[in-house]
Amino acid sequence: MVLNKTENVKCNEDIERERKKCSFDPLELTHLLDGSPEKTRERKEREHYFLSDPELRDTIPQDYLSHKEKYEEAVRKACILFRKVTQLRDKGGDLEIFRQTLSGMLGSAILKDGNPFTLHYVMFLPTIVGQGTVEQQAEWMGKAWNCDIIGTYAQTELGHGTFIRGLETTAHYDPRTQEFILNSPTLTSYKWWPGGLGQTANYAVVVAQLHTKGVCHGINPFIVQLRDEETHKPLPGIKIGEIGTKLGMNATNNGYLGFENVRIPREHMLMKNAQVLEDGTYVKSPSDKLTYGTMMFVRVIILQDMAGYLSKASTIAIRYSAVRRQSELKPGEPEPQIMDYLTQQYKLFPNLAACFALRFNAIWLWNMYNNVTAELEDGDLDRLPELHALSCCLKAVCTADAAQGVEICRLSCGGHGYMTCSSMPSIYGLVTAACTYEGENTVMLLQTARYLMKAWQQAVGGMAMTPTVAYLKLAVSGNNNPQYWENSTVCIIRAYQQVAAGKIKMCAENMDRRIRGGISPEDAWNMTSIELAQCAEAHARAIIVDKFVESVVELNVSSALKTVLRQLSELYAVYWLLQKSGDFLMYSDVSARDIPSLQNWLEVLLSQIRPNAVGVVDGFDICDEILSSALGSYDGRVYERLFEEVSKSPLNKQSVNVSFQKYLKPFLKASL
Ligand SMILES: Cc1cc2nc3c(=O)[nH]c(=O)nc-3n(C[C@H](O)[C@H](O)[C@H](O)COP(=O)(O)OP(=O)(O)OC[C@H]3O[C@@H](n4cnc5c(N)ncnc54)[C@H](O)[C@@H]3O)c2cc1C
Repeated sequence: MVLNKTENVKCNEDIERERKKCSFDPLELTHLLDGSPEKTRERKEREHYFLSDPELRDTIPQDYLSHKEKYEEAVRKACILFRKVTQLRDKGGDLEIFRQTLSGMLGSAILKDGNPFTLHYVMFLPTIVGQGTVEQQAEWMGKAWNCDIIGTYAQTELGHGTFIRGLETTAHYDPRTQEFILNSPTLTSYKWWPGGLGQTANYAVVVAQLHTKGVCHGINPFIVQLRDEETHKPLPGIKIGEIGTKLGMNATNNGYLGFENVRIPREHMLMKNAQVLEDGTYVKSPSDKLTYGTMMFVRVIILQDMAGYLSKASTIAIRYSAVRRQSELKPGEPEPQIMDYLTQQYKLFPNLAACFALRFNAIWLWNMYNNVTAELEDGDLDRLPELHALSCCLKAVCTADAAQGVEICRLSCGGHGYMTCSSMPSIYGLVTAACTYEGENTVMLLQTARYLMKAWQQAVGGMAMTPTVAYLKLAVSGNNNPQYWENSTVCIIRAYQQVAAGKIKMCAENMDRRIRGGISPEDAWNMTSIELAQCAEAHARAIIVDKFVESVVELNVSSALKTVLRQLSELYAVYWLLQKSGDFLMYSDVSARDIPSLQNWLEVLLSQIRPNAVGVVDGFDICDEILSSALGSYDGRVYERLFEEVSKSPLNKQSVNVSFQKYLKPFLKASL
């Protein structure tokens, strides 16, 4: 049964006591997070449908498998998983099933170390939709949707990931045969990283430099068949393999790919934007930015995933901190639950708050993405740069905070957090990867900074500003003078905007000063880039805090739940203010004499959240099968589960290991 709450197992007494202390109904939170009681019911049914299938369970913990076995097991499970997904879809299920099983909590519970099919759904299919013509969609979507073919997205090369204009794979158009000829002219031009590329996919969207009529027109996407549809053997001219073990995600089958005179029909170039006509004439895309669509979509999904993974890590760490007792607060008194140490609360609760910050911002960005995409369909590109800038900085800040947050949660579990059966290492592996893929985080921040520099010039020029940078107008107009400070979210949001505006202004001035001093704009950019990345981070933090506070205010929930969520939103805002206090002292209404009262506010919030912490993570409603952690299960039977887990180690199957006779005994008896 998926719902552990109904299991007839006695819970740890401390965790039971925590549940009795809770001032709100965790079920109300669950319904809020799912969207409605009906949606909660649907989610639970889906979880039960997948997790109760014995075929999708691990017989041996994955960590005890070899790299090859892990992959083969992942493909086995992925095939069962997507057969089931297709059945649900055909019964009228919505796209949420795909999100849940691919990148969401359910997917990462079944395929803990990554899914070799993810790229097919997350990048291959969306790229065809986003960049294929109607005819191309008609040809490819059916096959891909029905899994007659499995695709991946091959952009990054050994030599270039970030700088996509520097990609070296070539696609030369031959008007005689109306084909493109693909080549990998150098070692560094080999594709490197695409998920599922190694042994899984038989097709790929390949990004290559397009040459026609002797001119290079830059990078374009092409659909390329990699393997025979029957034998799965690589097609002639395709050099393909897997890139080996990584920090995490070891079952995603990331691969390499090279081309030697591989011919593909002209129609395999995805031509919704740029086109090559039969005679080789190149027709330019109306906007370079149109190709950003798929990447922005994926970044929005990443935000949702980060919220999920951090919720998982927080659930494990908070339940464990309720069960674990250690040391003494007062001599002679019983050992306290480690959650009673303020330093432990300081590790746990800001991350608990961040789960909501990320989640509410993901919803907000998702709505904006849908609105802007609808405007794009009508040819209106006005808000695309703003969306692009937001998706970049939010992706960077949310993935970095989630990775740091998961690591803090792991550390908060002491030694047991280091065990793979805590699930913390695998969660960290999934989260930290997102700091690099879909745009390396520093590079993302610098892209937002470029937009912010333009926005600053617009604000200085008195032009109309889009909503998310409207705060710059205040900084320009001089209405940004110090005001009376009080510990309120109104003041805090204003202070975050003052910091962002102050940092943006400083970057613009430093750039300007350097350029006026005779330094080239490019060098001035590089010389200012530490501050530029920081101003983009400040902009993201101003947005995150604003949207978090605003979302909580607008919620239609009981006052008991609203109080807890308000405390969490305030904690998030105060925590990051104190983390960045130098910036706030420099640029905002906060003065040095306000810091002690802000610190006090933070401490009060920690103590207010303390009695509800277990209730909040219960409200996340992440079932034990998904948590997959000896430390975080609902019943709090931490020590029993740790012992159950060690019994699964193959080393414990024999009382004396063969290495004793082979090496250890001769070594011990050698009288060295
Ligand atoms: C788990 C995982 C899965 C992936 N899956 C795929 C996939 O399916 N398909 C695919 O095509 N790719 C994939 N990638 C590749 C990924 O997109 C790239 O690794 C990423 O874009 C970063 O590029 P890079 O590796 O070339 O890093 P680099 O760009 O070389 O970055 C190295 C360092 O240089 C810095 N740097 C680079 N450029 C600048 C700049 N302009 N200004 C300042 N600093 C700079 C960076 O900040 C970083 O610190 C995956 C990567 C990972 C880790």
